[in-house]
Amino acid sequence: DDRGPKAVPGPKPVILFGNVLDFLTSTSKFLSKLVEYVDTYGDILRIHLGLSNNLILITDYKLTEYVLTSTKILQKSFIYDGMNNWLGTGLLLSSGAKWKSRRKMITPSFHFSILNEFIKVFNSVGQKFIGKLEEEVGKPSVDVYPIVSLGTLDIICEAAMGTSVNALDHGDSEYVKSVKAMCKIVVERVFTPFHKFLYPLTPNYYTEKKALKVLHSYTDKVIDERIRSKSSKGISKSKEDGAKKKVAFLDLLLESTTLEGKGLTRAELREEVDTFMFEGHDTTASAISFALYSLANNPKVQQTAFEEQKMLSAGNPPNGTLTASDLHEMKYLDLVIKETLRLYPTVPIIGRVLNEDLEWENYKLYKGQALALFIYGIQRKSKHFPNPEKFIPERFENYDGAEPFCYVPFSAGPRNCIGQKFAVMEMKTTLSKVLRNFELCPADPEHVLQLAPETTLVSTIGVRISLKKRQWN
Ligand code: HEM
Repeated sequence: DDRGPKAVPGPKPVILFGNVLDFLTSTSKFLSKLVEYVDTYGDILRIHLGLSNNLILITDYKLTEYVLTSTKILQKSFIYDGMNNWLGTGLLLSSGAKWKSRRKMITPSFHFSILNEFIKVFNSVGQKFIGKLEEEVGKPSVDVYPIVSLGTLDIICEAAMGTSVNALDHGDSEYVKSVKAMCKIVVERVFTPFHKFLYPLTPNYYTEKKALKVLHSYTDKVIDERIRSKSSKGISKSKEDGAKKKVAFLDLLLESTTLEGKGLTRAELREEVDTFMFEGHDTTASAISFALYSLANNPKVQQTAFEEQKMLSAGNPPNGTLTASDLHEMKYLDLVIKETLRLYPTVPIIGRVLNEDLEWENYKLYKGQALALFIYGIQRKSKHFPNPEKFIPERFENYDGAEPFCYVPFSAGPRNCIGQKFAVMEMKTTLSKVLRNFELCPADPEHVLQLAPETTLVSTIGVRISLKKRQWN
């Protein structure tokens, strides 16, 4: 229904189905299909999804900048619908006045003065994680993703929620499995025709119901545990600690629930905990796993990263506690992380809804139009990143950021990632410890990633490497 002066180009829709027939395959074919669309139809294209939905897929620099910097195009689109029953209208999905007031309320709980406290947790869980990897030394092929996920779950629970769940100790987590199940369903629902009407008749509907039970009872337990330990230890004496002391995430929410009149209800509390538990562990699990894979398969990069660790650890044993200033000194590791998030953006696509009609070049787009910023495509353009498929951390060495919107792994603008600093410090601590303890090698047999946008970026066949113990001296 392009009423504009020029129709937005795109693959020809089939009656009733639109373009979803292209996506009735494994999710591991989705990214290459979308890249093929971009190569064929350009940086602004339209995809039809079933009867009623369509979205504009964007890899255009200027339009990406326009959308991300807008203070008005802040509402999320239908591509997030599959998450509604799980995350409610927590910070990721909310909009309007609710989003604004929550964002303001939660921002201080990720202030850098608190991040220093978090580093203690990154260290202690990181050390446990090293212990788990030690059990895998010498095996020809190890999928690191499940182990990393347990570690990042332990970190978010202990750092932001003040509760230990000891997922690494248990070696398995129903919660993590249910997160992965939900993330896959969310994407499959986007690319299914008639997804609103027929969904209750599909197997996914029942899988979702089961997953939601696990997810919500888990977060309920985390909240109850914190309330119990606060009341028994009297932790909530923030005034005695000095009015300026910043309070970590869950405590901040709990304290606000006691403020008369503007407190959060239990349901509102849980939707934020659900949101941060998910966003806070699944994203970093993906990023750390792909970083390990990239280091294992790029020995020169790994050697340079290791030399830096060796230099910085002079006089310290490989498992010494890392401080904020140690992390700050890890300049090369920082480049490795940047390059990992360029090639493997944890959040490969983000969505918005146009809040008003927009004339863009020769196109006219209407209020309510769903937009999808294709971050994976944006960050693999050879125009901005020569040899885009290659893992070259040095490319960020003299990166001047003159065109900041060609690299947006944490999004940008008012709805950017609130956990960015937390994520980078967590990644640095973990990767530093791994580099000091192990030499990472490619898996045998050779492992080629099967990337799939299952809400976050995953590899459908795991992220496999092998590990050797590092010899010091
Ligand atoms: C490598 C790790 C991470 C990456 C690449 C990442 C990326 C992103 C991106 C691209 C967005 C925008 C999503 C959208 O517009 O739909 C976002 C939002 C968000 N992220 Fe992250 N994230 C990471 C880690 C974290 C962590 C550790 C936390 C929490 C501790 C977190 C919490 C959030 C929240 C709550 C939002 C929604 C913010 C809002 O809408 O106001 N993220 N993240």
